[in-house]
Amino acid sequence: MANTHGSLSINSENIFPIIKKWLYSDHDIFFRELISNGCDAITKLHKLSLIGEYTYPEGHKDSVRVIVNPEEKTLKFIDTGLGMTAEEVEEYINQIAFSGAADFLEKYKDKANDDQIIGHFGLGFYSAFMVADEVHIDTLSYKDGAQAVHWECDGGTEYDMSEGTRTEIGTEITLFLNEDCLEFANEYRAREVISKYCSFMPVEIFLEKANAEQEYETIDESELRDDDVVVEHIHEDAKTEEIEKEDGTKETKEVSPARDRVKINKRPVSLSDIHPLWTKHPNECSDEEYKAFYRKVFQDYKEPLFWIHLNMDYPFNLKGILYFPKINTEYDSIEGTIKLYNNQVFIADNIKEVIPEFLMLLKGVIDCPDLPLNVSRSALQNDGFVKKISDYISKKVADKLTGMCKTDRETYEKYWDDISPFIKYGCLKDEKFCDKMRDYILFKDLDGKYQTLKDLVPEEEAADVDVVENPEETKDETTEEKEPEKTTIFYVTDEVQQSQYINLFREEGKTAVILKHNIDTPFISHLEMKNEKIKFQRIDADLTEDFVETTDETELKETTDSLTDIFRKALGNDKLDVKVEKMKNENISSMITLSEESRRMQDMMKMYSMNGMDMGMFGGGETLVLNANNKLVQYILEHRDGENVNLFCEQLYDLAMISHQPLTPEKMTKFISRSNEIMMLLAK
Ligand SMILES: Nc1ncnc2c1ncn2[C@@H]1O[C@H](COP(=O)(O)OP(=O)(O)OP(=O)(O)O)[C@@H](O)[C@H]1O
Repeated sequence: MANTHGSLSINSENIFPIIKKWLYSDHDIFFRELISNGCDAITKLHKLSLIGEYTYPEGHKDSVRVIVNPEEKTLKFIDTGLGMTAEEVEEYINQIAFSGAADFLEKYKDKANDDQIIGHFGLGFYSAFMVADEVHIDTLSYKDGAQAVHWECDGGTEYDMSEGTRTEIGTEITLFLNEDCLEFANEYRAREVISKYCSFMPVEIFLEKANAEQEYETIDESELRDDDVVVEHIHEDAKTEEIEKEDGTKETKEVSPARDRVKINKRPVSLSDIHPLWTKHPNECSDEEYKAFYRKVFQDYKEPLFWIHLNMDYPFNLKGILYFPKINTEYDSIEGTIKLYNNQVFIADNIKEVIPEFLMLLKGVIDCPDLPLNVSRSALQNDGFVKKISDYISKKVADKLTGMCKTDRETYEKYWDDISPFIKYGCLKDEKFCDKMRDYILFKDLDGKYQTLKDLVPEEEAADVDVVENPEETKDETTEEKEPEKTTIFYVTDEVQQSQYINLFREEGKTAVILKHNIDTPFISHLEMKNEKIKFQRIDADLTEDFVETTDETELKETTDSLTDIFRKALGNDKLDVKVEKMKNENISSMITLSEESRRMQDMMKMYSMNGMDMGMFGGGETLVLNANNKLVQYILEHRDGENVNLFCEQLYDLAMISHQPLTPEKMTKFISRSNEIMMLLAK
């Protein structure tokens, strides 16, 4: 082959500064590009051998080797792929998809600061110039009679090509690192980057350090493999020990048998797992494998709750495993990681354009070969195909959850408390997901029993509790004007604080559901919005008819007026709302109710005012309910000018308040000192 010297045909003075500056936001990505080129070349040779175009020599083993040489400041990538002929180097390397380069320049010339560009235009090989001043290629094609080629380029627009010396089929790329990038010749740094991008590439990847001292290991003869390099065979005699018996005599006992061992060159360990779990069929994977994979990939030693293995060929090719992590407390921030791969080549974490937002709370891997590997995020955003993938993943997750609820309700219930924040968040973020999950949302009641919406609203058959997609359209003429009758679902947010109300409920044989997570407030509002016939009400929002005797309106009017007057005076609050009821349970003296609407408004305000806004202005709206059947209340009414009436009033009010919400520090201090005062009175 004649030596050639030529110019890289790029329609620009010099593309390399551009590559260096803009092409990739992460400099270390050249590892991925060069290793995946090697993997591609190996896969191509495989295909050729399958169709009989090539026969592997005996003992052939596929690999990509990465050799770091900190002394010489070089990095080598050596693959056993199909190699290139001089013509191919000319075509694929010298003419680097030049239209691509030109396009690239055109498109990004004004975006010097756009570090969002993660893609490129068939320029993967040239990413080497992000870190190297000079790059060499030594390659030998699999083709009969092919000559080895040596190519070198120092990052200008010129290259040299000559006959090479390589004798094995495959390609060796040598990077002469520039001074700023010497870190990549460090073995540990290289290992870190390769693990990041190449942990699951479909070919074994070995990292070596040039001129490193040979390391050895000793194994049993029976474990010896054909590709081991034997240093020496070692026969170990049986080991014996002399022990003294009870009668004082001595006995020789064998402690380890004779063995044949072999000292071999330390076996290289691949940095890539070429058959990651997601590529297997779900039926072939054990729970232990799923857990081990989770630990390895996410370095999370808490066990995941459960996982969903996605495995589909249609309408797109997509595989992956999504794990629901265990959250320790409701205050733990939930932040997941979804790693995206293209044919086992890592693309990036958490690409929100591809992964439905709510699934970002999970941890998982998604491998989608149909996804463009090298495109910018902004391009992904407008890609209808990408949106479809996202919808599909979300649908699959809903299918898996609903399937589990139908066929393995016990397990579903077991996980419900932990996974419900994810699901509720999903319902808030994704309408379709919400519609699919609607009948599979569980509500735990006071007895720990799990119920669905359908169970809670029994008269309402499926059709009645149907989601109102568009209320305008679905209304028929007869119901047009009428507000639909609503079924109230009572709920508890704090079992300890609301225990007085819970007891009342229990006495009447009624139950309520427990909704104590932060997400529940927006979630129930969302359900009410989607479903005209249900209404959620915290159990202290109002006293339902079940707990009070029916009275006619005028009967309690006088009592109410007097008690209102007494309490307003005693508490020094002339705006206090007082309501008098004859409660069935005469032991209850006073309660506080706060309408559902006012409380939700206050909750919302609290959420928004976390950062220092004064909450005082949002308080209020509570009603003090006094029980006309209670002896103490009757006493107050009869002895309104009595000595300790003020004390009683204040104490009753605080007691009612405590079961409604925590007292402020000042009120708590007063409450305690007043309690002491009352006890002193009793002691007198
Ligand atoms: N190690 C290699 N062995 C054989 N051929 C290679 C090797 N590296 C690169 N090539 C050839 O050079 C071409 C250009 O490589 P480059 O990395 O620049 O882009 P690409 O691999 O085609 O695209 P992309 O990296 O975007 O997938 C490849 O398509 C391939 O034909």
